[in-house]
Amino acid sequence: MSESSVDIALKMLDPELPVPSYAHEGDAGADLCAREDVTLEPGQRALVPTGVSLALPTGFVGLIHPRSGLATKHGLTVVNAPGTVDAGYRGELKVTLLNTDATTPIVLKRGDRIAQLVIQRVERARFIQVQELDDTARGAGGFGSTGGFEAATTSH
Ligand SMILES: O=c1ccn([C@H]2C[C@H](O)[C@@H](COP(=O)(O)OP(=O)(O)OP(=O)(O)O)O2)c(=O)[nH]1
Ligand SMILES: [Mg+2]
Repeated sequence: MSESSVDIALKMLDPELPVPSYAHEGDAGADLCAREDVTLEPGQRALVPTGVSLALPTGFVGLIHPRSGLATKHGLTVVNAPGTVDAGYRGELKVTLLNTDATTPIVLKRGDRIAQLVIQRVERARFIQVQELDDTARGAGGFGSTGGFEAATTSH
């Protein structure tokens, strides 16, 4: 199966770090590495530089997602997941990591793969202000209007 791809200019601020790349054909995320060592105490967050800057074409966005293995094994997540990289941004990509573990520090070394970058096409909206919106089956129902877990039900 052939994949569609787009050329995106990328600048490495630290030439010794690996260029983001996809581990397998079909992968959506290219791993980003830490440019510096960082230790996150339990509950601590830190803004971690990746050494990568991009020139995304207009109509694209970069989304910085957590890596599932690090999340599951160590409780490492991205606070603002997915981080939004605007097409016009030319600065260094940085990742706001959070150690959600209650007891164990997370020790990251320069070059460790800390997050993954997903490139997507995006639409820009023209927001048309109106007085009334059209009716739908959902209407204003949300925030659990269709039900939830049994365990989440409070019994009185
Ligand atoms: O995880 C992230 C999120 C954002 N950015 C960069 C790229 C993005 O284009 C810029 C601004 O991000 P965002 O709009 O989310 O932050 P803001 O707090 O709204 O800042 P600004 O006022 O500069 O838009 O910061 C990152 O490097 N990593
Ligand atoms: Mg913003």
